[in-house]
Amino acid sequence: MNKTLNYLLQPLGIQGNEDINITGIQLDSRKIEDGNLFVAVSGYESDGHRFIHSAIENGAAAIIGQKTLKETLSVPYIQVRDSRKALSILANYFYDMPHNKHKMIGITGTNGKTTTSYLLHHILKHNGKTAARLGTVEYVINGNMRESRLTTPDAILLQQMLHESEDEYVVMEVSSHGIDQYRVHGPMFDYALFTNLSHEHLDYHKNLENYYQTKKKIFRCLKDDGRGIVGTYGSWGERLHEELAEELIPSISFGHSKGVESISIKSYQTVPEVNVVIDDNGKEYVINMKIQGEHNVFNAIGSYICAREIGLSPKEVIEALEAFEGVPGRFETVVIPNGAKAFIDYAHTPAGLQYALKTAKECTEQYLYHIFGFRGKRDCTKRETMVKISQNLSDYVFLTLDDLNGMKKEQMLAELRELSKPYQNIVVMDDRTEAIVYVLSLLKKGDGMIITGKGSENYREEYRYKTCNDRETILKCIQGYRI
Ligand SMILES: CC(=O)N[C@H]1[C@@H](OP(=O)(O)OP(=O)(O)OC[C@H]2O[C@@H](n3ccc(=O)[nH]c3=O)[C@H](O)[C@@H]2O)O[C@H](CO)[C@@H](O)[C@@H]1O[C@H](C)C(=O)N[C@@H](C)C(=O)N[C@H](CCC(=O)O)C(=O)O
Ligand SMILES: Nc1ncnc2c1ncn2[C@@H]1O[C@H](COP(=O)(O)OP(=O)(O)OP(=O)(O)O)[C@@H](O)[C@H]1O
Repeated sequence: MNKTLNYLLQPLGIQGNEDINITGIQLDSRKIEDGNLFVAVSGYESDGHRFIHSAIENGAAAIIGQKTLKETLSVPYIQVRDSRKALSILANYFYDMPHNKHKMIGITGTNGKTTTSYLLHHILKHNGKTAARLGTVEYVINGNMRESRLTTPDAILLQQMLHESEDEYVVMEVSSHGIDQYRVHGPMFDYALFTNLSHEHLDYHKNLENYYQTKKKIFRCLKDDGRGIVGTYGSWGERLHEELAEELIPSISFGHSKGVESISIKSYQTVPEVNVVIDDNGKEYVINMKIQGEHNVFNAIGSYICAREIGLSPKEVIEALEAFEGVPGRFETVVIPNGAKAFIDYAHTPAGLQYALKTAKECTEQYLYHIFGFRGKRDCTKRETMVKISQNLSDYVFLTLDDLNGMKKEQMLAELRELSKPYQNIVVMDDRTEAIVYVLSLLKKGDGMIITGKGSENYREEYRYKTCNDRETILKCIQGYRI
């Protein structure tokens, strides 16, 4: 796929004087191939402008950057105000504005993006539609799975996948990092769905107001006839819905406690499975699902409303919701032979943890054991609150390691010990797999064990037992394998 440099510069309002053939766009000098356009970004770890020479050595035909260079390069250098924003526009143009050939659904919010995207993807597929799904767990394009490295891929990979996709619908998770870094940009979504907002990523956004304002920008990415779908079961959602109305951005709310929507929740039960009674424009329907938890009531109704907006009937949506088997690592249950239960969940925010533990408690007749840790080099301001929630809702807490992301193990363990100090029911165990095996040995009939933080993800640290993830550790232990 080739484009001329002049063609690509048009949407940036720049008139080039040399027409050069561009064979691809790259953010990373190490990936440059002959004839590529290198976009130099000033990043959080390093500065892409430092790699301009190596990009040229590797074959870059032109460079875009935002800094004034002192020297003259052997290839054209085009200076823009914001390289990331320019990249987004360039990638979109290079791949022929591929969002126009799909119905695009973007899902944002602190918690529930993955679950809602799986729900919607499933509803669409169940009703004979083709749909791509892009998010934290994986990217699925034309029915084929690809490894996901970022919840929202960078602008180049995103546009390339949208171009390759022959799917009628694209359901994608949109992270706040993705919005802030212009991985998504411009009118590209037919539907933008906001799940909720709570304490997370303050290492990046500094405060909740900035985080909120970033999330809100997804609604500027709606196509002309696009619309928003906003979860109003939290105060940030209520505010967002009001502000969108003031700004004349069409949006529908869901999950409001007062049931003011044309499709609203009348009542619900959260365990042993989610059962929801809804009112859809004056008609009552019951949805009996196979997943658990109050949070999934909201995820289900959000996806129900989006599917109804798309044009599916209540029956089509309900049948699909009732057949939904759940999301890997999101409140996954393993029944232990002695009648205890283990739950694996991806909760890594205070609000997510609250929902996950509440659900685990409701599913547990006797003692609830909670095993979790914290990611290194991520928002550490949420840790104390999460420990408080854990010791409040569980009977016994085992703090252990999660991904260190380069942080020193001893430093994390010291922090865990400090966090556990005020509480009697918290133990720190260095090794995640040992903590799981130990708690499994304590479980009696009616007890529950919930492990949070990693969900279905594979371990990134070396642990004593050579298993790949929390589920495998549990399964190997209860099946009596030597692990
Ligand atoms: C903090 C953050 O978001 N960083 C993202 C950012 O990287 P950066 O600005 O730090 O890049 P950098 O390392 O400083 O390098 C600057 C530039 O130099 C280039 N470079 C670097 C070295 C070299 O030899 N040659 C070269 O050209 C790099 O390719 C880059 O373009 O831009 C990169 C390109 O798009 C992203 O890959 C990278 O995501 C990192 C890997 C990351 O972990 N991000 C996480 C926090 C993230 O985005 N998470 C959200 C989900 C959050 C959630 O809801 O849980 C996500 O969407 O995944
Ligand atoms: N609607 C919700 N409200 C609050 N918590 C939720 C909600 N949905 C899911 N959770 C909790 O958050 C965890 C992560 O859910 P999910 O993966 O769907 O969210 P996410 O927004 O995609 O998170 P991430 O971007 O980090 O992958 C779940 O395991 C559950 O504990």
